[in-house]
Amino acid sequence: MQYLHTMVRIRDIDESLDFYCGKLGLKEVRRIESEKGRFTLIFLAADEDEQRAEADKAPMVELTYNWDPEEYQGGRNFGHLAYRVDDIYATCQKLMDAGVTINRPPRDGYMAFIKSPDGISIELLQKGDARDPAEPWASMENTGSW
Ligand SMILES: C[C@@H](O)C(=O)SC[C@H](NC(=O)CC[C@H](N)C(=O)O)C(=O)NCC(=O)O
Ligand code: NI
Repeated sequence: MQYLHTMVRIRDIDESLDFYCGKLGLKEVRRIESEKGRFTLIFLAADEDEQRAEADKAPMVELTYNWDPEEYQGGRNFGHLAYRVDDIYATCQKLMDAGVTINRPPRDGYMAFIKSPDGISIELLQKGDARDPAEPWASMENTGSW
């Protein structure tokens, strides 16, 4: 068995692509429009996974946009999407400069959390060992749960 993707439903394509691609740096690998089903599917891969994802050999996020507006409630059982980054501080700084709230700052030099425009939680983990504590991260308020 092979893990293929995680699907999340989105409210707005432009808003979501600005966040996932423009800010988080994911790459659009495939898009499926269904006139019959009245929905659009957009498959996104992390930049390091892009080539393998094109051959369905790397996990992706599948954004589902229903053309007819729906309210997406609940979903507390869904946790988060997780990505490994080369430099947690540089990544969070770039996201913060682009207007993304760092809900859980990388005070430990290792883990940070942000949220998508639809409130999907995204975990960012430092590749390898934790970075040394550094400002402003060490003293930033943590609006996340831990
Ligand atoms: C392409 C493959 O990866 C899919 O996931 S298609 C699955 C299919 N998706 C839809 O019908 C999208 C529109 C639908 N209104 C929805 O919001 O899901 C499907 O069976 N979806 C049901 C589900 O629970 O995922
Ligand atoms: Ni799917």
